[in-house]
Amino acid sequence: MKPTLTNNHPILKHHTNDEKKIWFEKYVNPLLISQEYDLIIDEPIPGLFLFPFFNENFCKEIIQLAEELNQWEVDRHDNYPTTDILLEKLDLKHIYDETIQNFVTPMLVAKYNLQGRSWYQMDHENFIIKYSDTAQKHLSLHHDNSALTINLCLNNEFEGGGTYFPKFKKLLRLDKIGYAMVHPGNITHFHGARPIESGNRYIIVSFLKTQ
Ligand SMILES: O=C(O)CCC(=O)C(=O)O
Ligand SMILES: [Fe+2]
Repeated sequence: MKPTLTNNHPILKHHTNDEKKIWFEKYVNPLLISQEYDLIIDEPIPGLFLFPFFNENFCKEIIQLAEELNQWEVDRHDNYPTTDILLEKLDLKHIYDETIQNFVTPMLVAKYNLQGRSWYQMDHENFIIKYSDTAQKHLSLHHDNSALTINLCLNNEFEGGGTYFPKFKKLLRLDKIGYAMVHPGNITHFHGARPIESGNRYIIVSFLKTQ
């Protein structure tokens, strides 16, 4: 689905194979592309991996794009709905899926010792979430409808916020733009989003689902 956007965003140039290659080199962390995971990954709580995923340009451009479209939805999920836009609406689903498949899935297979082919054929539900002190400020504690969840930090111009994992008594307040954390979705890593106190907080969440 093509959005009706006024600007010619460079982030939307990803349709031919040559454009895709340039897009990956332009926005994705080169050490993720070269599979040098063990140099860049931290594990701040057991089973949760933190890694630099995209650069700041990607994060800035996708926030601009989402705000330009400005079609935030508030009721996509029956339980624990977020204020969000699906990446298909921004014409970014395909390239984001490929980025995860090419560069993140191999890391997940290695770090979690995942077995079998199904991990390479996951569906991804990718959406950009906005929290603000004038609209949705928090997300109550929950499990995700996913095997694994990736949560990418897009900005840091806000106070409060962060993802809280009560079992580990840990607030992960990602404020490094372009860093992502990945955690198991629906059994071990119960979590919620602490309220925003000021500003807007933008993240991209991907629910990775095995078929
Ligand atoms: O805002 C966050 O850090 C968490 C978001 C989340 O848990 C979700 O979208 O399922
Ligand atoms: Fe969640």
